[in-house]
Amino acid sequence: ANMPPGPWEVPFLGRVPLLLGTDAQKLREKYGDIVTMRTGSLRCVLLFDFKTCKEVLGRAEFAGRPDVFRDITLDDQKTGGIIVSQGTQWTHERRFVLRSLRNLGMGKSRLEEAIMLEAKELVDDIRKYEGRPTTFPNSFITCSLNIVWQMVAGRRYDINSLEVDKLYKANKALQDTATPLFFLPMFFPWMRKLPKFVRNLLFKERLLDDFIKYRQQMVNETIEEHERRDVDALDHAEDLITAYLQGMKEGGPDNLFRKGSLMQVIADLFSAGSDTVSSSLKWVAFLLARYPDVAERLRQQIDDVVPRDETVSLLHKPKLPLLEAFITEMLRFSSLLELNLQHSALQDTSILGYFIPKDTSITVCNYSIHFDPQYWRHPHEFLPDRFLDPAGNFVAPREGIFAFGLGKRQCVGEALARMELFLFTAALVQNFDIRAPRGVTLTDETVNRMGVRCPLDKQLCYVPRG
Ligand code: HEM
Repeated sequence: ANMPPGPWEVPFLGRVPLLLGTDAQKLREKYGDIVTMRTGSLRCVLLFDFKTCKEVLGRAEFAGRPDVFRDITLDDQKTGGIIVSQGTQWTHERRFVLRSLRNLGMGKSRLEEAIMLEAKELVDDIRKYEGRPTTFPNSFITCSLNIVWQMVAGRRYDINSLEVDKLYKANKALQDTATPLFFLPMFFPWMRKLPKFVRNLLFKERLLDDFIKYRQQMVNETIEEHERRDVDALDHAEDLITAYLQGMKEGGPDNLFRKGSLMQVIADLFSAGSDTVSSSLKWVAFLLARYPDVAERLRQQIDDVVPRDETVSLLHKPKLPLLEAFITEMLRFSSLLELNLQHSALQDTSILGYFIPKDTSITVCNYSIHFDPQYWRHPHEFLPDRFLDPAGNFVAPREGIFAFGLGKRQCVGEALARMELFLFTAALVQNFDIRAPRGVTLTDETVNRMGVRCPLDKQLCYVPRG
């Protein structure tokens, strides 16, 4: 009673889970700024209005995550990690990760040097294509992964690493094949009891198994390699895993540093830190090719400020307002996580006067916020200039942006991601003229890859600048 309005449901089954922001937006148009819908036994409330979303995600009672997330955790106790956990273990891991990222240089010059090194590797790798049409290069993934991996595990991968390639292929196979059917066992747990061949056929479970296996292998090897070292003799600040292992040794009987939780923290940072930035780089390359006039203005501004034989650094930021505006507009226009990660109500509560029972899943529709005409003029046009004042200075948006989430579970890697996006984008603009292949017209078509909204894999030419 008194739950928000919503569409009709098939008794017992509910509705097919939502994957696309555009589908959620259609519900908003019909039922308003707060909508309820159910899949299996999971009741979900969708939120669309920026101000309500900001207020709700700032409340502690909405800092939970639905149980369905814990299906694929690497933690034997199923309570660990940072993205999928909640309660005491989540508070512990979130504080630990934030502290570690800060200690390891998030927002500081040491990290900037590491990103600039990866940017150079990225440029050298892309040069190899000599301007021939190519799909988004794998080095987008490796360079993003290498930044977070140096902080987490103290090592980087070769830009053409076979290990990363193996994981990338398993991830891609999963993403290319996943349909809404794939998610059904999360909502109908009894489906897990179907015979294995039926699950493989219907839900492509084998691909998920492969992906989990590679991920687990990589996490295990990394932890074992750290355990072989004498962690007591190492500096706390060496990397995040070292600091965690020291925490495991130091604590008493109630110690929340646990190996199972560490495994899931590593897996969470691995995917949260690499998939997001590398998918954003796909958007950067695509938008530079799709809007050559914007690309040309960016190049001009960079060339005016930074000599061609010098690499762009964060010190140049105040003099490159168009680059900041381009990245901010990319974050809005791409709406990478078109539906934000689901939260869960930790107790019976209310939103806008509607009753919200405990365990209701709460989904903010980032896509609707980013294309909301209340906040954005011509929302479906890509206009970096909307973030420039008449004197050409960058003006950060105060409202209408939810790219990194807000509130209690706001992205912990935002500062790191922003540094990476600035330096990687600058390197791409400075070194390449990115264009559509001859005779090809680029469109704004997108594809949703396991919750991540990407431009359709398109061939682009990365023509080296003379
Ligand atoms: C363009 C890049 C990125 C985008 C767009 C992005 C976006 C997001 C969003 C929307 C959330 C969900 C917030 C919520 O639940 O309300 C999130 C959570 C998270 N992000 Fe990011 N992120 C990015 C990069 C990164 C990086 C580089 C890291 C690595 C340090 C990272 C680590 C995390 C973690 C650990 C969480 C879970 C926080 C929690 O549940 O308490 N992200 N991110």
